[in-house]
Amino acid sequence: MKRTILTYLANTSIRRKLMLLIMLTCGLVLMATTLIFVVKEANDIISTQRKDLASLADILGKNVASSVTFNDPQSALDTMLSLTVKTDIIAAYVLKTDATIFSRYIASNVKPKDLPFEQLDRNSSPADYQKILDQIQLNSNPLFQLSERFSMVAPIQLDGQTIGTIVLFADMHELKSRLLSTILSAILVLSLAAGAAYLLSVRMQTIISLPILDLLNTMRLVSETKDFSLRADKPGSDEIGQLYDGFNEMLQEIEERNLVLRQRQEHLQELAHFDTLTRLPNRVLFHDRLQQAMNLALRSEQLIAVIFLDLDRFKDINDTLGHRTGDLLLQQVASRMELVLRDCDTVARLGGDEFTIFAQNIRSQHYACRMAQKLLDLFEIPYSLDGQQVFITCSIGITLFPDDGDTIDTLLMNADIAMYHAKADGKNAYRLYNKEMNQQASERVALQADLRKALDLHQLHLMYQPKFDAQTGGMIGVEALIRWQHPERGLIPPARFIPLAEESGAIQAITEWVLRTACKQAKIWYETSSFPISVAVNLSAYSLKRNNAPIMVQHALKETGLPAHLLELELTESMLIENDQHAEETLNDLKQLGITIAIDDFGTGYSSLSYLHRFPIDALKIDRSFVWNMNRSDSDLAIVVAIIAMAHSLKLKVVAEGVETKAQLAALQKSGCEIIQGYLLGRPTTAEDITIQLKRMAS
Ligand SMILES: Nc1nc2c(ncn2[C@@H]2O[C@H](COP(=O)(O)O[C@H]3[C@@H](O)[C@H](n4cnc5c(=O)[nH]c(N)nc54)O[C@@H]3COP(=O)(O)O)[C@@H](O)[C@H]2O)c(=O)[nH]1
Repeated sequence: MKRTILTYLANTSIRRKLMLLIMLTCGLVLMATTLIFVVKEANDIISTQRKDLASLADILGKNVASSVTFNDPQSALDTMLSLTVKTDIIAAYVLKTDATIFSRYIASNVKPKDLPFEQLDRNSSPADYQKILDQIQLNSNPLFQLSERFSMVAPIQLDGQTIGTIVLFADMHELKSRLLSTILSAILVLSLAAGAAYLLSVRMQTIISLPILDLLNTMRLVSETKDFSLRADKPGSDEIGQLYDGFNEMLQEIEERNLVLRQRQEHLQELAHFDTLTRLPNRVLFHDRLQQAMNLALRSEQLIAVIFLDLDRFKDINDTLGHRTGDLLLQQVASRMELVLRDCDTVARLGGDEFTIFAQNIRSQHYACRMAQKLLDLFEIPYSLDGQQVFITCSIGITLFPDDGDTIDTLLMNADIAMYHAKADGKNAYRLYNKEMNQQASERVALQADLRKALDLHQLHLMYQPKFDAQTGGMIGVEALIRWQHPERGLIPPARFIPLAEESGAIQAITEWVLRTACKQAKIWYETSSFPISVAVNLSAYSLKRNNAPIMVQHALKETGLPAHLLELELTESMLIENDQHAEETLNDLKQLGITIAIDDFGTGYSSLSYLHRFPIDALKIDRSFVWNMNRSDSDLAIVVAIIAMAHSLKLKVVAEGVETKAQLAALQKSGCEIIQGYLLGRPTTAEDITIQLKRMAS
């Protein structure tokens, strides 16, 4: 029961609770007040009746005293007959001192048998009368006054002597009806007061419940709308007001936390979709946007151009000018690209120096090419990086959706392949993707995979092409030339696989192997032949850039024991120009080891010859294109003569490569060229064959 009440109270509304509280309090107070009032009123009525009866008994006692003295019952009755006017008196008895009846008065409307003395008969003794009198006296105690009759017993005295007793019986009906009307009035007042209390409680409870309900409504609104900027209007500064303050402070805190969370989410969103360096969309966002554009283009039958842009020689900038400058360059490239692209185009940075662009609603291939040209033009103006003017170019590949592919991966791969072709064709160019490129690309990927295993599988070997003294005709050295004997594809020339090795990084291991093998072979010739010949090894641009060429050479010399002056390194002009400062340091380090350095393919690359006296160079190898044409073109002859003269003035030796005819040999000899290399005097051959030639020279 108690639990049910407690559960009801816990679950009932605060309005009802407050009303119950007020009603209960008011009800208890009213009931207690009414009860006190009724009890007091009843007591007043009874005590008034008692007093009245006591004084009536006293008067009657005095009036009948003489009648008792003179033993005149009739006179006593006459006196008592005056009671007929008092309707509430139903009987009066004058008793003698032994309690027997001296005289009696019984109202006409009363049955005598209902009165206690009348139940005695003639044979009753005075003791019986005394017993009834005692009983009446006992019942006249106020506690028993609410019975049918009310009685009063008083002594009859004369000169201080008790000569008898007077007993009065009064009817209680009138008294009871007075009491009843008092109780009814009290109940009426109680009901009215309860009604008033109810009405009052309905209004009073709102003082507490309304602000709480308002707060509850605001809470619900906040919870439904998730609008934490809402505030509850504080009704006052009592405890409920403080509750409002607490609630509003909590909302304020949630709002501030939400703001921080939103900012963090936006930041994360930004990180997830934008490149932090350039602020361009990243791969994820690019994919997303391109997919949407592809869906739209399919419905509207439009073309999309997907462009892959890669900076040429960006790694050199990073290596020589530092990563900070590289980052600056990427930022500036990104800004320039955004300037030339339309709002509906997207440019993204995939990472490193690779950018992708897609342009929607392309009318034709021609339009995509114009766009690529615009991008190439962006690189004509030098970039100003930390006060330095830097020239850089880029290579671009273009592919079209849906003509060339229908998935993002295919399109990006195609654009990458086309870009690779632009690079392979000399860089600073754009190429449109075609299906043949794909085949070449897959072949390239397959070759690269095979190349990684070629060394371990002993598929690589060296050939040696002899170099001859132009005047004596004696062999003075050899150039080590790598060959790849592919198990399925046959002999693969270095011109085909060296660029792949450079691209994949495999060139590092290959160069180490070539150096070691060539030095080892040269050491054998050095020890076995009476003619000391040098060995020339081609150094790739990659090895020069990696700055580990001096260490590699030092290891090879140490490992094989070849005297350093018998090792020559051949480098191309472009390798030196592109790396300038860095190349100068590396060449100086190499030179310190005691080796010689030759510039390969001289005359094809750069017009500036200033680098010649800055670098520690020993020889120039005139490019075979000049040698081939020197007997047919005066200008080529003039170039060859000029190169030889310049080299001599710089105290450099001159090697002529690609000498195929006697006429070329004669012209070179006449021009003062010291060393001859070419098919005329010796093709690339095996080490054994060189050994035989050396032996032949000795005999
Ligand atoms: N980084 C490395 N590069 C290397 C290595 N081995 C070779 N190479 C480079 O590959 C390019 C092609 O070389 P290859 O196919 O070996 O051709 C060489 C000669 O066979 C060819 N040659 C020599 N004489 C003649 C001639 O009279 N006619 C003619 N048509 N060709 C001739 O020239 C190539 C050597 O040229 P060069 O190096 O400029 O002296 C080539 O660029 C090699 O450098 C290697 O191990 N590492």
